Amino acid sequence: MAERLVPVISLKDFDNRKEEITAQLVEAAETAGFLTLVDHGITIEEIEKQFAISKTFFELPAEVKGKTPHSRETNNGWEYKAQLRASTGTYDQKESLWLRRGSQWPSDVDVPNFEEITRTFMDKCAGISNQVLFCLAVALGFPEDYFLVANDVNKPDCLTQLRLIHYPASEDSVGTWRAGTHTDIGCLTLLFQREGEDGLEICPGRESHTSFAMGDTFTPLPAHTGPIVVNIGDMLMAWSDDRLKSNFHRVRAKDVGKSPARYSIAYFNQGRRDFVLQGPKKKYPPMTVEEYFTQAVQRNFARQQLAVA
Ligand SMILES: O=C(O)CCC(=O)C(=O)O
Ligand SMILES: [Fe+2]
Repeated sequence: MAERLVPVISLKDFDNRKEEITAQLVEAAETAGFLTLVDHGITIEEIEKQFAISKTFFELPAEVKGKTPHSRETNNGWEYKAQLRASTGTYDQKESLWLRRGSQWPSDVDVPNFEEITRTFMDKCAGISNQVLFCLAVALGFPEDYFLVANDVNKPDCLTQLRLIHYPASEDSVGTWRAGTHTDIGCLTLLFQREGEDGLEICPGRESHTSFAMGDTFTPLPAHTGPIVVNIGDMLMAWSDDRLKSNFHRVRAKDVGKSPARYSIAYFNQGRRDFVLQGPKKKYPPMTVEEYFTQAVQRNFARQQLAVA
């Protein structure tokens, strides 16, 4: 079922297969808004290495993890069960570490080689993101490098982040969510999962990036080490005049019985703060990425009020 909904797309021999890959990516982006990438160039060993370093970090005592505390202003740093969801009115049952290239990083004293390994991993994620973004720009009628410039991680105003996530083992989780239903508000997300740590569910069928109506058919997407789950975020939905779909998803634990811990890693391409965003058909007025985020957060905040009312 999930395999039919979320196509597996190979990036093998990218330079010679760009047109074929573009057609596959666009088909998936216009429907499920989710796809799975294989032959992307990051090895299982490299992915496991990044998960291992993530686990080492999360196993540290809270006071050590708290040396890089989450800041509301920058959205970087470590948070513990602090994310309140508009959709559920409850806090996600997880902890996470948000990192930006220029942000404060855990020290090598606390987690040996954390920074070196993680920066290498982020660079690989940027390379894969650029391949996907190249194809989507061409398909939308933008210049080939349009989204690459808009998401250039070498520019100081780039908002792209890596998020290491840990959902602790739990029991009888009815009434709580590991990650409540949401869409990603950035541009394009790469998600890494580990074999056997299921829980991700997706719900296609959204018509506009400003709507909050979610359908009721969620499809589980089994976790595998290796393939990368890629999804469109609200920013890219807006940037494509709602042609590419940013769809709802969530992470659940078992209502009854034990759920093992789950680790995931998300790489969020979030654009450059000062880049001006507008779709080719100009469905929405032009705005900078910063203005877009301000509006998106305000919309979510209004929903938050509704959710807890
Ligand atoms: O952990 C996951 O699989 C999903 C994470 C997610 O959707 C997010 O952080 O936006
Ligand atoms: Fe998400």
